[in-house]
Amino acid sequence: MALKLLETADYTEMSRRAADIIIKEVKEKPNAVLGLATGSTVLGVYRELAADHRQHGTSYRHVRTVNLDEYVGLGPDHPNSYRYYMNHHLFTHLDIPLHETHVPDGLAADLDEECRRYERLIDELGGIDLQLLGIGRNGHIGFNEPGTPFSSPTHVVKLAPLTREANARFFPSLDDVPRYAITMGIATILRSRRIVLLASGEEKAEAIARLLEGVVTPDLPASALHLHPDVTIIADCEALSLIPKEKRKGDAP
Ligand SMILES: N[C@@H]1[C@@H](O)[C@H](O)[C@@H](COP(=O)(O)O)O[C@@H]1O
Repeated sequence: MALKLLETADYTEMSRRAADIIIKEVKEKPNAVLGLATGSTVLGVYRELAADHRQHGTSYRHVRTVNLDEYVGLGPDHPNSYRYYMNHHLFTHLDIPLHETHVPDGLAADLDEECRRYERLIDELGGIDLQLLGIGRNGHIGFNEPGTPFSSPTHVVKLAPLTREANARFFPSLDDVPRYAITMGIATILRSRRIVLLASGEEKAEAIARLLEGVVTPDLPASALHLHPDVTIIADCEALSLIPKEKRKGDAP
């Protein structure tokens, strides 16, 4: 049940290791269902996937993708929407048909129905083969904030002040950061067959240290990953800076 921990020298190596895992998955299963994340951490992975596609021709023609989350109120043309981010940073650089890429619809008139539709969609696709995750400074995964029950399906969430502040750097001002989002729930994430969580930089060190302590609690949403049989954490030195060196190799508790 242990989480597998892979320490990398820096952000670049972290991104390459994660991209290698995804590329291998797509080669072994050309119609794989990839669960994707947004944020700064995963940008390097997407650059690596785009470069590999250009240079080596790895094909995504039969791949399907589902994204973790989307801001409520932002549509595909809004430069801060996660749909826009995914098109811009990844999908337009691959040969994946856009209609096989899925992001929750932040403009849906009935948000609860949109959440149910998203759950059905993931089931109809046959479930997620490989889910990529970042981690919030408060330990959130997707937009599952502290206190979210581990049994939660895709749902609408009110964003924590810390999350809005952390993401404000992408917006003109803090006031422009949406207050709500749709996110896959923790139960949705845990149904993925395999999970890869990335962490880079000192601002993630505390969340990673708490995660590796091994206490499973809704106060730290990422700790739900201890309940999953196949999780790899790829973290750079800075993100592991609060973990004693001798504990950094191999399996986490
Ligand atoms: N909803 C996203 C998460 O999916 C992401 O993993 C996390 C970390 O973001 P970053 O990689 O920019 O630090 O925060 C955001 O709020």
